[in-house]
Amino acid sequence: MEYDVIMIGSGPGGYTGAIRCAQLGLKTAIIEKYPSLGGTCLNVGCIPSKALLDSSEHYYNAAHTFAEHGIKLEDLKVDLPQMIARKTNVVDQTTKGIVFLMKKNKIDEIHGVGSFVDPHTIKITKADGSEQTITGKNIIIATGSKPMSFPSMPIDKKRVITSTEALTLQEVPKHLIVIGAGVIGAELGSVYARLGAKVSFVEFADSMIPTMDKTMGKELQKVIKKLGADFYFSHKVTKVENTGDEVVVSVDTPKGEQITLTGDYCLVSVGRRAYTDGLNLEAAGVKADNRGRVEVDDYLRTNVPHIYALGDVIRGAMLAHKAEEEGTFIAETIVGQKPHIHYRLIPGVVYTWPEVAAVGYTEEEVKQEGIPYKVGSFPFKALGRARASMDVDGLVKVLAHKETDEILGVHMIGARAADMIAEAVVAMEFRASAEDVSRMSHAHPTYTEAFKEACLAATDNRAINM
Ligand SMILES: Cc1cc2nc3c(=O)[nH]c(=O)nc-3n(C[C@H](O)[C@H](O)[C@H](O)COP(=O)(O)OP(=O)(O)OC[C@H]3O[C@@H](n4cnc5c(N)ncnc54)[C@H](O)[C@@H]3O)c2cc1C
Ligand SMILES: NC(=O)c1ccc[n+]([C@@H]2O[C@H](COP(=O)([O-])OP(=O)(O)OC[C@H]3O[C@@H](n4cnc5c(N)ncnc54)[C@H](O)[C@@H]3O)[C@@H](O)[C@H]2O)c1
Repeated sequence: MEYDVIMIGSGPGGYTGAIRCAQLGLKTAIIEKYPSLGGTCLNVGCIPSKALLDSSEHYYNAAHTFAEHGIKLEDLKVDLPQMIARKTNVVDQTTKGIVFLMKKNKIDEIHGVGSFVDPHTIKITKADGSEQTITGKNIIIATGSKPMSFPSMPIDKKRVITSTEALTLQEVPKHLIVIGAGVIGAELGSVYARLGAKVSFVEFADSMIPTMDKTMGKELQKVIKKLGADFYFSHKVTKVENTGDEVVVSVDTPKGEQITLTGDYCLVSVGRRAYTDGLNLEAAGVKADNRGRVEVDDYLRTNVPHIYALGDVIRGAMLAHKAEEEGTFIAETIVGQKPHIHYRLIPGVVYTWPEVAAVGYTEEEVKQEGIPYKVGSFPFKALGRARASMDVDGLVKVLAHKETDEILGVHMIGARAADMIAEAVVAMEFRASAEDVSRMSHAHPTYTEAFKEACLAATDNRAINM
């Protein structure tokens, strides 16, 4: 069978790209090695982690804030197997939705491991060992990523686990040691901290979420500390050992001393790596870089012009919505359109509570690039809406160009920041100034007023409610 497009991988990049190809009239097949569609994001990433984040937040509020709201509960308990079962249901419904979308768009769904035979031919090896071969005028590599680890921290999936196992634990850990306080560490560490686990973060860098604006890491640490967590920043893990019922983690301190931490589970969340295992890229002559990522040009084309790649398997942020934009971009490029992705304006969100969300330059980046800038900040505790709901932690920080007032970056930590960041993305896509946002009416009382107030503060220090 010959297709216009063969998509290898059905994550957010793969399924979105396949749908856009079909919408544009291209005969499309999608290959997925697992029985369910949706990739990392729907099966073991974005969706299940958000389901557990929400459940654990409900429990935390029931235990810690309901009484102040005037709601009394007795015999409050965590039923983790039920929490996990609900998460699994959410995943099932969501992945079945993708099957429906494939059918609706007349995309052929083929399950099995796809590998190149030559630059136009893909062999699919199915679970029963049978093989099928198809050819494509265009092929898109959308094979995503897998958790990374180091030899000093061997994953056994029982006590030394990755995010995938952390989404299916059947007991709340007594002491969870999290290696890496990046996005996964912060999100899944906070799930179990809210459910009552002692959580210790061991992080190589000097703060949480170290690639985001430094203010965000500091604020996030304050709120996670309230959950009883410990932090070991600038510490280096030298050994992780499963001793049966426990895990012993050996760590070098910044002073060069050796300490050990003992817990019942250790979550290794030190990043993810591009996944091309089994693809047989050599048969197509497709080049990968020294980090194993498929190399692409500005049109997301590999060195073989009819083979494209997207999402976690190429350079750039490992985010579902980045992969989705790239899927659409490739489909439109194939039919001769001229799409565009503004990479600097892809927002990043950490779904702790409060949430952290950002778009554009960090303060560290504007400093480093020598861009003249000014800052306006506004704390949530000064917001009526936040006091009404008792969500007073956090702030909005706006960076604007010192001379032109154009918004350069927006960084938020606070309730509903994940949704609020969309306003900042729109403003920045239209190259708004801080003054522009300051003059737009924001409904009262809402959390979005914090963005307006931070813009007022950045314009010329004229925030009203501070
Ligand atoms: C715990 C966790 C939480 C996350 N939360 C978020 C979030 O809230 N927001 C966000 O934006 N991002 C989040 N991410 C990141 C997000 O999941 C990824 O950025 C996104 O899934 C990348 O999409 P993709 O299409 O590139 O690849 P993937 O989603 O990884 O999909 C690739 C697919 O290709 C398949 N595949 C691989 N090789 C082959 C082959 N040879 N043949 C056939 N099929 C193959 C794989 O089985 C997989 O299904 C999270 C990740 C994790 C781990
Ligand atoms: N909400 C979201 O959008 C979301 C959620 C989860 C995952 N993701 C994506 O998945 C990817 C992987 O997430 P992640 O949290 O594993 O990666 P990450 O890059 O966010 O964080 C990894 C952390 O581990 C630290 N680290 C690395 N090696 C270490 C070592 N030897 N000892 C101690 N610390 C070490 C790093 O300094 C970093 O802070 C990220 O790129 C992220 O974009 C996104």
